Amino acid sequence: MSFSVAEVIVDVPTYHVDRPFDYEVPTEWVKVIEVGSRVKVPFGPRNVLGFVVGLKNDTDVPINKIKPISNILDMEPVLTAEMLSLAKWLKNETICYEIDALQVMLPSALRAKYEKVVNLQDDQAILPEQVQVIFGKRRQVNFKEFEKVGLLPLLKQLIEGRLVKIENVVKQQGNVKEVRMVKITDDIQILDVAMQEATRAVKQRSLIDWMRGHLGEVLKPQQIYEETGVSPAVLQSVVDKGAARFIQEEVYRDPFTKDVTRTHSLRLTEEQAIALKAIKKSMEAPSATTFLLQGVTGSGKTEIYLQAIQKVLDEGKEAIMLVPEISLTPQMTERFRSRFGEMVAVMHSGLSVGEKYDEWRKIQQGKVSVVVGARSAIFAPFTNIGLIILDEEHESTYKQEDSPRYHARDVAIWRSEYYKCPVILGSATPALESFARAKKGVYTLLTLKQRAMKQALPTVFVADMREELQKGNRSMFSEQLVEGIRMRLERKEQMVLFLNRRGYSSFVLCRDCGTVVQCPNCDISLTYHRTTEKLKCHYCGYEEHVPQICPQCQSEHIRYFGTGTQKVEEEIYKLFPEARLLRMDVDTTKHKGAHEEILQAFGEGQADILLGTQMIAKGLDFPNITLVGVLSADTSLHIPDYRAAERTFQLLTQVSGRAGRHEKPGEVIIQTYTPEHYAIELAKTQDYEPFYEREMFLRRRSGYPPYYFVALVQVSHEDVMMAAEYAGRAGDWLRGNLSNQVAIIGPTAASISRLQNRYRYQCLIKYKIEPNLIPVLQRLLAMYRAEWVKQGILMTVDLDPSTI
Ligand SMILES: Nc1ncnc2c1ncn2[C@@H]1O[C@H](COP(=O)(O)OP(=O)(O)OP(=O)(O)O)[C@@H](O)[C@H]1O
Ligand SMILES: [Zn+2]
Ligand SMILES: [Zn+2]
Repeated sequence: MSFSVAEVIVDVPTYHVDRPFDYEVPTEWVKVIEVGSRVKVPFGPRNVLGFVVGLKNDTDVPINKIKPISNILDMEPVLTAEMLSLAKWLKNETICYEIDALQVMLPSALRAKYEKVVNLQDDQAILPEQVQVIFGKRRQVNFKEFEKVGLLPLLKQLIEGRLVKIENVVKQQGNVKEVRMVKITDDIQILDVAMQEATRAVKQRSLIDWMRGHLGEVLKPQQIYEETGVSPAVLQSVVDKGAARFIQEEVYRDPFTKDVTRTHSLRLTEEQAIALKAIKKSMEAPSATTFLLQGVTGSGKTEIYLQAIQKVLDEGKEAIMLVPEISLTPQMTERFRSRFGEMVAVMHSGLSVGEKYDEWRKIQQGKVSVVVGARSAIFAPFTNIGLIILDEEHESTYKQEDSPRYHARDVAIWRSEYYKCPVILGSATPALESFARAKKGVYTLLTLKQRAMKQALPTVFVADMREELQKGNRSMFSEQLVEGIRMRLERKEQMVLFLNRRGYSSFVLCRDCGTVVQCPNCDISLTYHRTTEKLKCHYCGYEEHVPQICPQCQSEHIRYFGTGTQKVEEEIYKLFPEARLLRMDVDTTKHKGAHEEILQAFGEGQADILLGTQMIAKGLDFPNITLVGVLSADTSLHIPDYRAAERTFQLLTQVSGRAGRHEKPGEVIIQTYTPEHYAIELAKTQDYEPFYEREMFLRRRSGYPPYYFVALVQVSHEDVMMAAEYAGRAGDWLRGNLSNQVAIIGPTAASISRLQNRYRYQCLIKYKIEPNLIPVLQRLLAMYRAEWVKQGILMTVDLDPSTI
């Protein structure tokens, strides 16, 4: 069956109408075009990228209005039928443009990139000589060529004179890398003939002789030179005689930096076995069950994942394994690679565009059956999925903060329903929502109460830093922690010191008037960078030199404040000059592979102390760690967010779980100024359920998730009055159109009230059941896209905001 009309979703995500457009399929492509392929189509005055989402033979567009597709970018579709319907679901579920949903599923190499070109309009026109030189015999040149030689003013004149025209063309991306290989004949008689032809050429004869032992093999030329000692010229002569031939073979850029040793399934503990049995049963059914695997730190959740995946592979199916910010846990990838070897692809932000594209292609071409990756790997183009796993399912990085604002958990469950396969959500500290769903029976709860080798959970001490201060201890370490470190250094055991901070934020403060130096564009304090002696804004990139005097009161008593990891490092060396410390933060992990290097060095015992931020809280499994010190438990408690306590509890439990995972018992020291806070008290016993009960009680009382759903509408503008005004309009409109069961709070200023020079206001929608919500929000967005954008307003809608 061939079709003459294609329905195309175009890459124009500002257009107020979000629907496919009809295009004519030129006759020569009728047999080539497929649903799921990328095409180039004219849209208004330019060519844009589009996705074919349907093919048909008729259209409502008048015959003289319908435009033809300009080009087909893929001979084989890049999106499957499953992906296309997933995109439709995402569009509705997260209220995004369909094009955004389609693009997010592809590696960036396949997303639209545009290039500006200059087209000659009139062949006969007489052009200035410099311009003639640039064009030569061509009719189209890259805009950059004019830019490079500084001819933009001249170009402008040419455009005004209509001699040339500037256009945007879609750049085809995603280069496949190929190498030249040698394929040796598999016919011994051909070798015999070649041998006879080469009677007097000793080197050729020895090469042909060697080839007898490698019939039919495909080898790198380099390997042949090395093994036989012949030169490229000799190989060429042998190739000329027909004994072998050169071929181009597609290669994948290898993102792995080192080799691994093979591991095998461990004998499961009783608890592990019960959990695995339930999962296997659901695979056999098959059913789309979502399991919540709640297991204390070190209980062997990963071993369950590995063995469940093994079963998937045995059945010829595929598995997706998500981990948060995977580049930060190289230990994790290694565990999968050492079990499944070449069957594993990895996908994370640390890879280059080319590497990501190669990993994606390995999946698409069926070269691998397991993908271990961060959030976006949930869109891995497998077609026979048998299992999807989210490790550390409570992590906020599973939620994307840009359009499409999806949560990987929801996409996982959607795909599992499509393939009738189970999902495992694993965590020591599940998200409150997930545990509530498990209690209600929406998810199936599996519990591991004990560590895999029956080790005790570490003992936790809470050090009250207010008491320390009263005792006259002004340093950043409590007496207990100093003692703990001293002891470990003596015993040659290892330690993790955890600074509860994103990155290494230290700020500059005036001790006379209390001014903290702020970003001029954002409502946020600037971060001090010691190496460059500069202050930087982590939101907009603004930077300035550290001021010598206070910009407010001209006092000279202005200096950086706050405990960065660098500062901790210095203090440690003052106390323990003999200590060997490795620091892991944004600063020390800039170059590729730095995480691996640091962790490997630590694993090999090259240091006593691993000091770091959030990056070291998860996934580490080193036998010699017996002490974990949390330097500042409170920092994450005081973030204005209803999830602050939950996040703090999760973080403290995770990081504590790094201690005493093998033979040696572990100890944790948590330093805090608020030891009476329940998140800290309950982290001490590392018992999830009491925390869950307590937090649920508070959420119910204040009307937050999981008792209520929340949605956030955010409006920004450069002018504060405009931002407030339109946020008010949005609020009024919502009040007028949603039922009175819904609470609409605001407009209020957002918690970061100004970002990149735009003022931000928001309305919070709280509801239990509101069938009308999505259509109403869609109408609000349509209004915004058609009218408000013209006033410079930006509006976003998030149906599952991770911070409010
Ligand atoms: N059945 C088993 N027998 C022996 N050792 C095991 C078994 N299962 C797991 N282990 C070991 O116990 C340690 C902890 O297991 P694992 O890392 O899988 O736990 P986890 O629950 O994923 O931990 P976390 O959530 O703290 O990262 C690992 O060193 C692992 O090799
Ligand atoms: Zn001052
Ligand atoms: Zn800024």
